[in-house]
Amino acid sequence: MLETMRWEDNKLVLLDQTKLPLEICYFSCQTYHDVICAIKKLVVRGAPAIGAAAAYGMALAALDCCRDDLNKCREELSRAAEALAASRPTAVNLFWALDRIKQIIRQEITCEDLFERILKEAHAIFQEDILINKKIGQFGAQLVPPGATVLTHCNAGAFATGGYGTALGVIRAAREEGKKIQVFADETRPLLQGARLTAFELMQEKIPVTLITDNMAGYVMKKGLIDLIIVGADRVTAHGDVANKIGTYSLAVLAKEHQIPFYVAAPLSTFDFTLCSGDEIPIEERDGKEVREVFGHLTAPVDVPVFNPAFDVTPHQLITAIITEKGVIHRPDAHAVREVVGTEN
Ligand SMILES: CSC[C@H]1O[C@H](OP(=O)(O)O)[C@H](O)[C@@H]1O
Repeated sequence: MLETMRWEDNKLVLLDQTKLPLEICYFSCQTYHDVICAIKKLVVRGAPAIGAAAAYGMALAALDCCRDDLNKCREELSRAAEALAASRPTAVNLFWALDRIKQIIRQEITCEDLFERILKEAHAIFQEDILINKKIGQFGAQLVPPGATVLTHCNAGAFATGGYGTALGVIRAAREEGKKIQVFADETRPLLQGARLTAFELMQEKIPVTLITDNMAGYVMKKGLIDLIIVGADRVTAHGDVANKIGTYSLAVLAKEHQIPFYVAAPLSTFDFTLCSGDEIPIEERDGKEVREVFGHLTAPVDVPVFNPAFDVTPHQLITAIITEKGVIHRPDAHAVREVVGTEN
């Protein structure tokens, strides 16, 4: 599997996900400004991957500013953290990762050591994520019957994380247990993460995948082709409401109508215990060009008004279970979340 990112020669090298699946190329970040640009353009995307990239962005900022005056360095790092935090509003992993780096900066430390300590923490965030995804996979695989057909949305796979994936990690783990699983993948308009990334990722590993357009999801459920749905998350509240790629809520409503289990796979780093209701989650609205065009090809009137929310919120009442690295939160609500994951992340 292609690496989502790697630290090389004091640069952050990102797999350029805007070019997949047609081109495999890399975007080299030499400054934290480069990382901000990469996050905004979805060169790197997916809640855990965004968090890891931002942590490495702070390492680049420290490399650039940590000379001698610790206070000056801390001021510059504070500006870098603020700018990185403003790159995308919904995925809470971005802020969780930056908070971990800020804890390093607050410690009694010399300017010389700051860069090394921040880089070490960024590596830890990246490598921990892969291990966490494998734990999520192990818990989630128990919910996947042999021979099941799983519908997924967007890309919550290796490309969205440090590796292995959350929703796709459950599928990988089930197959590693010998279960014959096949996947239906929503293309996921407007940026087609399902068509471009999930289909590509699964075919690379010869995991049977069928691509459908988003508006086919109800039809395949009604035809009885789908046994369960597994999606990722960008933010989970203390009550278990989930923000995820736009179209996820529609799938949850359809799943309820067709009595199909609806699962969310998410690490604790995607939980935001400061929020109870999903209505409080900031939903990113992106440029209308993403809807008017398909990768530069105009498919609508150039001046047609567009509404382009990148995420929606699925209330916990529509979620069968949330799969985490600490266990499965069945019938999620405030109590069930506390029982399994506590109230801190
Ligand atoms: C494992 S998090 C993946 C999550 O992130 C995606 O959004 P985007 O591609 O805009 O970063 C989508 O919501 C996925 O479920």
